[in-house]
Amino acid sequence: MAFRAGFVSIIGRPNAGKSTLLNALLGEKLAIVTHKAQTTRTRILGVLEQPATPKTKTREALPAAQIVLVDTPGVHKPSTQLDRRMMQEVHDALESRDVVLFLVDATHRIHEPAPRVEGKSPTPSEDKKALSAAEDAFALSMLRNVECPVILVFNKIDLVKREDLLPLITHWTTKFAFTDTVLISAAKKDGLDTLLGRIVEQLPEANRYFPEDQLTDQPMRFLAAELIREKILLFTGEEVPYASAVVVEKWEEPGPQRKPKKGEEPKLPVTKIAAAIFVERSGQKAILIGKQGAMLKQIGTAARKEIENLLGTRVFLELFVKVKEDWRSKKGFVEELDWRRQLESLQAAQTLKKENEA
Ligand SMILES: Nc1nc2c(ncn2[C@@H]2O[C@H](COP(=O)(O)OP(=O)(O)OP(=O)(O)O)[C@@H](O)[C@H]2O)c(=O)[nH]1
Repeated sequence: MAFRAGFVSIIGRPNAGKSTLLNALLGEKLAIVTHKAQTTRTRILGVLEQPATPKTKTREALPAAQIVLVDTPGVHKPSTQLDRRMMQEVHDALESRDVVLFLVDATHRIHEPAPRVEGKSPTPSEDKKALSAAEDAFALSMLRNVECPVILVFNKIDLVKREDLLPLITHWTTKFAFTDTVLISAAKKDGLDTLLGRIVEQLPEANRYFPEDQLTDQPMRFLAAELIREKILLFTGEEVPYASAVVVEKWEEPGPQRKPKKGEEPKLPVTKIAAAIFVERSGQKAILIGKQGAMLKQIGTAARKEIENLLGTRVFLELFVKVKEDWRSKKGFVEELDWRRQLESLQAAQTLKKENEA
């Protein structure tokens, strides 16, 4: 059977579990995950090699495939430049795809907009329901121009009773002509084989897009920046997580290793990293630093451990907090934060340095 390959974008409302699904399918932590909505800010690409699968009672045999998964920011109505940038990332991820996974949180109740009664203003609960229905409709509207197969995926089924799923499935399948419906729990890794089978069924015959051993297109320094941001999201509250952005400013690979002396334990080499955390106000800076630097230390220690696991080296991590007033509303700054843009600037600086040295 001929090899298959293609790009598969995962889209859905914030907190549906898109990043959890990406990580679960890859068996690697590529995207950061938190309980806070709008954790993911950029497209994250993960390359999955799927072996051929034999015929089963319910499915034909499937060839081996390379599935290029693309995790995206949660679909929400934009109010800042950062939001607009995030939604642009979703639109980009929907362009020339082979398959789209539309992920729905199965714990969300269905809210059809209640009819308005003249002279009576809606209660807060009605308001909330109307907002939720509008957000579902907005997420669906993203599929308007999508021409490839779209698979409806209900996630978090570990949290709901099977009988509660039926009305949910009926509701969503009347809204759009989905190719398939799959029930999963990304957190419990339940239903993933079925999902992978359904994806491969839809993929075209094609050669690999990436070398077999490549996991992502995102260089380590940007994965490290995300791990720092994840700890900020986990350890701080209110506006701080949303008003924070992380930029790695210095990244020094380990130099040549000194040979251990006789009887000395060999030590892992050290990667030196310095990162800036941008916030919008001095009050947020104070919260991030904490009493006698305690908060920044907690963030740094937790992030360092994960970056060490990622790199397989020891890590010396320095964090600085900088205030950039209202950065989320500044188009230029938001664009500079994009890791693809940062990579271009780094490459340009390196080329210039080489030319100057020549
Ligand atoms: N119980 C349960 N929790 C899950 C499951 N999948 C994800 N979660 C949790 O849901 C929350 C959101 O998960 P994420 O993977 O960050 O969701 P996301 O869709 O990427 O979120 P955004 O970045 O806001 O778009 C986290 O607390 C996850 O642990 C699941 O299958 N079962």
